[in-house]
Amino acid sequence: MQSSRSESPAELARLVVDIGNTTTTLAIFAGDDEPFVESVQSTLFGDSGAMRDVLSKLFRQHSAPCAIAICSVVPAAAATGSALLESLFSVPVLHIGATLRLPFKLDYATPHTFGADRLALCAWSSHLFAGKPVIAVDIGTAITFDVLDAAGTYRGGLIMPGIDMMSGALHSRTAQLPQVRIEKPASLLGRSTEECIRSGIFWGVVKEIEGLIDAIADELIREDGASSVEVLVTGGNSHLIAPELGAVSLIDELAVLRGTDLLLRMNL
Ligand SMILES: Nc1ncnc2c1ncn2[C@@H]1O[C@H](COP(=O)(O)OP(=O)(O)O)[C@@H](O)[C@H]1O
Ligand SMILES: CC(C)(COP(=O)(O)O)[C@@H](O)C(=O)NCCC(=O)O
Ligand SMILES: [K+]
Repeated sequence: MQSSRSESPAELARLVVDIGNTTTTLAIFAGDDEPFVESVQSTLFGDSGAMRDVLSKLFRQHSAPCAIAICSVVPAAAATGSALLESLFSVPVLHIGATLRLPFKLDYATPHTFGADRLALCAWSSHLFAGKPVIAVDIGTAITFDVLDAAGTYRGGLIMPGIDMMSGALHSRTAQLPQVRIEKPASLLGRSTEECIRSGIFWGVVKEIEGLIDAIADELIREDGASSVEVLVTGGNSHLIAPELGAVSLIDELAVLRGTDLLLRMNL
C-alpha cells in the first residue's frame, strides 16, 4: 500500500473494528475527522465471504488502511476477521488487550479476562475526562459499568444483562411469555402482558442504571472527596435509555471505536 511521505501515522487511514456479541462496527479514521462507519451483525463477521463484500464497499471510497486494530469480545470472530484483514491489506492487526500501553491504570484482578470493549471505553473515557472521575456505561448485548477515578486509576465495574437478553430470557425461560420488542412504554404500569414486559424491562433498566450511577458517584464522592462525576453512555441501546437518566455528560455510540483508535495510535 503506497502512501505519501508527508503524512504522519495520525493522518493516514486507520481501520478500527469493534466486534461485540451482537454488532460488529467497522470504522475508518483519518486524522481527527469523524470516522466513516459501517455496522454488521457479528454473526456475519465470521463469514469471510460476506465480509469481503462489506470491506470492498467500505474501501471503494477510501484509501487502504495503514494500520488496523480489532477490539473484540468474540474470540472466534476476531480470529477469522484478523486473518481476513491481514490477507486483504498486508497490514498487521493490533488486538486490543490489557498488555497494551494504556492511558489509564488498569487495576483488575484478572486483566486477561477484562473485555476489550471495556478497555477501549476506559481508554477513551480517561482521555476525554482527564483529571475527573468518570462512570462509563455501555448499554449493549450486556450492560457494563466501568469507573475511573480522578487520578485515572480503574476502580472497578459491573456487568448485567442487556435489554434484548432480558426480553429473550423471559420468552425462552417461561411457558407463556411472548418475545417483546423493547421501546419506551406509554405508561409505567402495563395493562397487558406485552405492556407489562415492555415496561418491566424498559423502566427496570432505567432505574437500575440510574440507581447504580448514583451509588457509584456517592462512593467516589465519599471515598475520594470527588466534587462531581462525569457519566459517559454508549452502546446500541444508549439513545433509547440515556434520555431517561439524570445527569449524563455525553452519549456517544462510537466511544469504543474512538478508544480503540486511541489505543492503536498509542501502540503503533
Ligand atoms: N440498528 C439498530 N437499531 C436499533 N437497535 C439496535 C441496532 N443495533 C443494535 N441495537 C440494539 O443494541 C443492542 C446491541 O448493542 P450493541 O452495543 O450494538 O452491541 P454489542 O453488545 O454487540 O456491542 C441490541 O440488542 C439491540 O437492542
Ligand atoms: C461484558 C461483555 C460481554 C460486554 O460485551 P458486549 O455487550 O459489548 O457484547 C464483554 O465486555 C466481555 O466479554 N467481558 C469479559 C469479562 C470482563 O469484562 O471481565
Ligand atoms: K459494546
